[in-house]
Amino acid sequence: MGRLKSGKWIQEEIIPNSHNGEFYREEAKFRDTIEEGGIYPPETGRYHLYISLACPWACRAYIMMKLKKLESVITMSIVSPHLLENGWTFKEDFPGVIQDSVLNKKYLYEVYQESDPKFSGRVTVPVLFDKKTKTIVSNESSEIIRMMNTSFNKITGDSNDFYPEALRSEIDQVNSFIYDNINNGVYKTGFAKNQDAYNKNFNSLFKALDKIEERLEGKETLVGKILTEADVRLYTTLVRFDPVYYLHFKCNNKMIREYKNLSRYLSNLYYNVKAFKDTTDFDHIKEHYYFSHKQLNPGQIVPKGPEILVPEIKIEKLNAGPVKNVIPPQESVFDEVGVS
Ligand SMILES: N[C@@H](CCC(=O)N[C@@H](CS)C(=O)NCC(=O)O)C(=O)O
Repeated sequence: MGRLKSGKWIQEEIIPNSHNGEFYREEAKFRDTIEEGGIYPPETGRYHLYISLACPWACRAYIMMKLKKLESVITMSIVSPHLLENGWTFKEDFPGVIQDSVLNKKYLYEVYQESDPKFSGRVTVPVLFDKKTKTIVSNESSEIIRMMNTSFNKITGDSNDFYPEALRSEIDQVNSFIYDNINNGVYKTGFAKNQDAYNKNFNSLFKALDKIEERLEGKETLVGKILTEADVRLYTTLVRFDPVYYLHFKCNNKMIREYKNLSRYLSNLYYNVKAFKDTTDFDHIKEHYYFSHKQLNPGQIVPKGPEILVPEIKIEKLNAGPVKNVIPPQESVFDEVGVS
């Protein structure tokens, strides 16, 4: 692992950034927007998305790309799951890597250098890149998924809305609670450098999971009765929890499968909404975390289990039915987003 400092790649400690033993995530530095009339207007074939299939933040964007039918509009590269001394690379050392077809680089940090030769900061995925100006539009997943939700609607003709006006304040509240305690909470627990930092974040994580468990009683989605970006954001953490975070990040109070509602919710999204299952690659996920974080796992041994990655909860057992059935027909987005 490493970072760019004034445009130069510096190798550094594998678990970065802590205050009093507590991990903190650096703010993303590229924060532009694709919008009509802006410096980055919506156009077919102009933008490229760099992702890791292992990364929960990057996979938010990958899910949204599928939900919004953007695969023929935005091109994509997939990095190797191994995040080692050169950061993310396009090395074909694992099945599923997709080369950098835009700049032909070996390392993701070179994409950052291309955009800003003096860049200082972490080299993270996802990256939304503009081929025309050869600059990074955004490396902040929460903002990339918002752009995907609306900016290309005229091009694709797809107006499904995963951040509808009427639900925005509730979505924002849910997002912020889940980000701090769950999405980032698993990292703060796993990357804690002392017992106090670990205890504190472990407790907040499991308290938050209990709260969401309650919220999901009789519900298929987090906000309203439709699938929203809040579900996309929670899903990418939940699906990694049992195979990785429980063991690797010591988030071992309970597995997701031990929660009645969370496990039903996860199973429903994974098995019933194509965009979720199709963007979830457990080989990349397990390989990345266990092989890359040598400080947590010096032998780089990738555990074989769990045998069942996402327990399938039969639809007949659900209180409220599968996602697509709880949406009144006039509000349904699922037929159009290709859910089968
Ligand atoms: N705020 C960013 C966070 C992205 C992020 O931290 N990605 C991780 C992968 S899971 C990364 O690329 N880390 C590499 C590093 O920090 O060097 C977002 O949500 O887009």
